[in-house]
Amino acid sequence: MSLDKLSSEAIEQDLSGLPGWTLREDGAAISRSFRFRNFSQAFGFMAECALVAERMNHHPEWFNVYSRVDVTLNTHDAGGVTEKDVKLARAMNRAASRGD
Ligand SMILES: C[C@H](O)[C@H](O)[C@H]1CNC2=NC(N)=NC(=O)C2=N1
Repeated sequence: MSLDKLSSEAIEQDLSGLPGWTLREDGAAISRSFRFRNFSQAFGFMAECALVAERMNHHPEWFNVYSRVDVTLNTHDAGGVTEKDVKLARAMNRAASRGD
């Protein structure tokens, strides 16, 4: 997978298929805030995503308080958003919808 930074146009294109995700105003990351029914659901989501991230060797920056998980994704090695961020965001949306 290419580790090249995506153009903002390419990111916007990818975001159109990623409900809830937005491009940070500096254009260097994508983020989404997830809401769950309770802490157990939120933590279960994080546990599932942690295993995906480890398999991808691509890790989120995230914050959790109770039923909320705020996620920011970018590729440190590229200094911006790459296909790896889009792939992990897609996996996170799938994990979050599994709990619905
Ligand atoms: C050494 C290790 O493979 C690298 O630091 C990996 C780990 N996880 C990573 N996660 C993210 N989000 N960006 C990276 O560039 C990255 N690089």
